[in-house]
Amino acid sequence: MVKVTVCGAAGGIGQPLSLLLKQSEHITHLSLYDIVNTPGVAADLSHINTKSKVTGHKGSDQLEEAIKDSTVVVIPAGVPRKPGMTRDDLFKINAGIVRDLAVAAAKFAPKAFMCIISNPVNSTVPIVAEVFKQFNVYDPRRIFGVTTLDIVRASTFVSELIGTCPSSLRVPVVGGHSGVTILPVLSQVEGTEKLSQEQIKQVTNRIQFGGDEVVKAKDGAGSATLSMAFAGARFALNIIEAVVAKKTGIVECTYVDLAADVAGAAEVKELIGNDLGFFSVPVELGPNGVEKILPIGAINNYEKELFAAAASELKGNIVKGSTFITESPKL
Ligand SMILES: NC(=O)c1ccc[n+]([C@@H]2O[C@H](COP(=O)([O-])OP(=O)(O)OC[C@H]3O[C@@H](n4cnc5c(N)ncnc54)[C@H](O)[C@@H]3O)[C@@H](O)[C@H]2O)c1
Ligand SMILES: O=C(O)C[C@H](O)C(=O)O
Repeated sequence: MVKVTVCGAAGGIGQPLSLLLKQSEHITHLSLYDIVNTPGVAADLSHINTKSKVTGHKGSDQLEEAIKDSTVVVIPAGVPRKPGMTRDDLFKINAGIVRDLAVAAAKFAPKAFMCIISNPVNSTVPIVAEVFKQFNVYDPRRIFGVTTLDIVRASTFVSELIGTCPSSLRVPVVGGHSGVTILPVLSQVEGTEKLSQEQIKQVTNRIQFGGDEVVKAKDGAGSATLSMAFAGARFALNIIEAVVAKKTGIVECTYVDLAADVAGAAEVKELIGNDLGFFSVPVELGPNGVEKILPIGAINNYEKELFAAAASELKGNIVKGSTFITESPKL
């Protein structure tokens, strides 16, 4: 059985993400959880003639059956930004939502691969990690912050400038998932040597603040949903390819706990320092999730400045997420 549960399945991301997951022939059960509207979304998707059974679960009374024994749990639940807000402004509402979903996963699907989309990702992933630690089921190789949209955007924006095919251009984007914590490593991308330093700065800024571009354009109606569904499905399906289909050599940049006792973590810590517990890094996926953390590789002086500018915000975000659990009464 390959059960994938989407938490927040009736939302702007949740619905198109579930549609994309419904197309996978590896998934046998697509479980849709939300506090509203999942019966309708599930009925609709269930008419699509692909392999997976679709079930809808609404409200916290149905969370256990929704999440129980999931192979993969994808979490795009919570509120999105409006113009003028930072992702951190969402913490007040989303931290508690993500905590409660993590508690259910820790109890009823402790081996699930957890893909966290809800913002602020820099803090929500440490929340999930601390919840799993409290339930003694923590495996840092199985908990991922989904930063794939940053990579998708970087491929698009850089391709526009250097005239390459966006779907095959790979741009490493490391760090976190908010503004200056998003660190594109453009010096490693062939073709960017044609760009002036001014162009590099502009496209770096566009990648870092791509989310704001969408929030502004949607003018109060939310943030990126369709591009996020595309990115989230790519990430979740890559996990499934690695775990279920045992495909090797799949690499994605994703926000993980560098405490993961896997090859490569120490090398990354040498570059970024020891006090950043979580960082998005290129990860080779395998049957247990994080198989290997790949080196970030050489970065130039401009990128070193970006890394330095990211550190304090990212560290603050991580501590805020972790202490939300560790400094509250035991779950
Ligand atoms: N990681 C990324 O790159 C990225 C990209 C875009 C958006 N996001 C984030 O994803 C989240 C969702 O965005 P959206 O546009 O889909 O929002 P949305 O409001 O359209 O949908 C969110 C859904 O979550 C549901 N929900 C609320 N509380 C819940 C709970 N306790 N349990 C289960 N479901 C619950 C809502 O009912 C709603 O259906 C936001 O936090 C947004 O900032 C992250
Ligand atoms: O910008 C947002 O708030 C949503 C998301 O994190 C994004 O990058 O589009």
